[in-house]
Amino acid sequence: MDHRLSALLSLPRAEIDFQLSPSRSAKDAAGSLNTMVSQTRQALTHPKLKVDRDLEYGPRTRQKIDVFRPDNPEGAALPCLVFIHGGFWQEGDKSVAGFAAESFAEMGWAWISVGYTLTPDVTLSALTAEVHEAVEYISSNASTWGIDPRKIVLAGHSAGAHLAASVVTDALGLNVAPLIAGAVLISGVYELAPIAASYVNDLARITPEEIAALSPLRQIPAAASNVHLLIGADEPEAFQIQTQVLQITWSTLLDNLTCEKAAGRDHFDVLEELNDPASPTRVAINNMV
Ligand SMILES: N[C@@H](CC(=O)c1ccccc1NC=O)C(=O)O
Repeated sequence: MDHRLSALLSLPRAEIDFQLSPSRSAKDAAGSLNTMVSQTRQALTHPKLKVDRDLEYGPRTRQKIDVFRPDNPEGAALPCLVFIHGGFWQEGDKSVAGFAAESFAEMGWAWISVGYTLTPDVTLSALTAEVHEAVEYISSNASTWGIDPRKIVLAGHSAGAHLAASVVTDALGLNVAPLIAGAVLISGVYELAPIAASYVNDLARITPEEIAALSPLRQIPAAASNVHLLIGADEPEAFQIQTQVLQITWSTLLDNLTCEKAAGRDHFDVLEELNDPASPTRVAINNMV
């Protein structure tokens, strides 16, 4: 483990718990999340968007996706951003996860938000399998929604970025990495040991075996992957370090790795970068398809 990450393990428990509670240092976490809920609700009922809601990709109640797409009469198949929400695998749902669907529709992209079962109702391994199944389901059904299966970009925030990174490394050996054109990893966690040593594990219950098998930093990303990292400059050090170490480690393994550190952004309002057509992150996403 990189020394910057192992240093997190020797922090006092209260300090690591504080840093891994980004709502406690963000400007207005509740406000940011409320805004995302309203943006999502607005997209779900937007007159200019076609929405297929609650499509089931697996047997559990939360295994559903929402597909948003712009009106595209006889147009070419659309590129699509697939978004995995955060919440340390134990909170949140896809009601926050359509926050940039309208903005992406304006540039001719479809958007899919992914629901998944939370811990401790399932293990982190089972949760990861759900997300990999969602990627397979989206890839094989893309053309029925007018989406080009070769132009699927997978994005995730925080714990969702961990899940998206697990697709890039094919953590479960399901060969899902080739199904995506690129991955956007936002404020994620890529080494699980410091997370398992915090309050997060009261519910996430990550085992030592899962730390080894499901930490993206302990695996190899598929060589041809396009990856973009995004982090807010105002996020806690425990998140900064995760992104820094992933950037350093994967830059030697991948040809197409880019990174945006957004000034003045915290763990939650950093997602507004996806709503800004001029942000380096939006430019990187466009370059992936
Ligand atoms: N319990 C955490 C919540 C949290 O970390 C979080 C909440 C919503 C979306 C992403 C989050 N972080 C990682 O997944 C906190 O206190 O900030």
